[in-house]
Amino acid sequence: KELHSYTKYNTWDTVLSWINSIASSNPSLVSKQVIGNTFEGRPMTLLKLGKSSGTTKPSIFLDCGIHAREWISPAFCQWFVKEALETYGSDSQMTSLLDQMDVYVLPVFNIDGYEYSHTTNRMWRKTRSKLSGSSCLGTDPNRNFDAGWCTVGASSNPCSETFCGSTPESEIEVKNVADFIRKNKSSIKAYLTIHSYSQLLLFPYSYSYNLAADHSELMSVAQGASAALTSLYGTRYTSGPGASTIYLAAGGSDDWAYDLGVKYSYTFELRDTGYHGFLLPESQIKPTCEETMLAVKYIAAHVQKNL
Ligand SMILES: NCCCCC[C@@H](C[SeH])C(=O)O
Ligand SMILES: [Zn+2]
Ligand SMILES: [Zn+2]
Ligand SMILES: [Zn+2]
Repeated sequence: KELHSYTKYNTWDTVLSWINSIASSNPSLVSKQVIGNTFEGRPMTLLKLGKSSGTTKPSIFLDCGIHAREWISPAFCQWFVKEALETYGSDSQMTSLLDQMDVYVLPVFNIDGYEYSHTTNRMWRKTRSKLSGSSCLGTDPNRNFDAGWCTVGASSNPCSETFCGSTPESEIEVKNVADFIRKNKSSIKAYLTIHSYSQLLLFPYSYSYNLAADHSELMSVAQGASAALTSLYGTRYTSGPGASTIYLAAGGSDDWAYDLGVKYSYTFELRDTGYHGFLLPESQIKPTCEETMLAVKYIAAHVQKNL
């Protein structure tokens, strides 16, 4: 296996070894749990960051790698864990965050797809599930959640890149995550899902043009988070509801989490705006992750203030 690097796009085997070593070398701050397997049988391994306490703490759920080709996304989740562990005890905000809350990090959601994009097709997006009756493979996990499922901005054609699946949560990866969040919904206060590319900070809804009940608060937090991000290297972000800011898209994880009651639900579209697109060079991993840390910490601080 290759050596793990925070400034490289690590393969799944390397990420899994990293998960295991991170958890075993920081037992007081980190634990790991497998929330289920993927279609091809890989373990969906969730990291839980936070000072251990006997009781259930309020938490933030952060996932990366829903879409296979968006390699900067899993790179960010690994970076977040590094920063959290590195700065706990020295950075007052991170210390307070991990003392008061837990942060669940799912470094790679769509592991099968991520692996396939490393070995076979760099531009793969979906899962790798097989639907009987079609020669085409995979469902778009971000159209497979039970939120306006398959009504707009999704396709019922298995060969489409935005195939919504045979039913909501037909994808075992989606069901595993949805089950975990449902089970912990009373304590999960924020849901952050990381994608690329376009430099956007999106929030519900994408399944309709209707504004979320918490639209004004979600918007002002998004604007503050984007401004924090921009302050580092000048990277420009656009904030807004998914439907009007990017496109109508039903079945998304953010809309589903929001309607479940997770108020602070955001989708990040990281760098860039199309010059490299999904093929963001490894030289941009560090700056992208450092600026994104500022946005995530801004949101986390707002969540903490509103506990
Ligand atoms: N819930 C949909 C949020 C807006 C669309 C996000 C992008 C990320 Se590649 C998509 O799933 O098409
Ligand atoms: Zn995506
Ligand atoms: Zn995207
Ligand atoms: Zn840093």
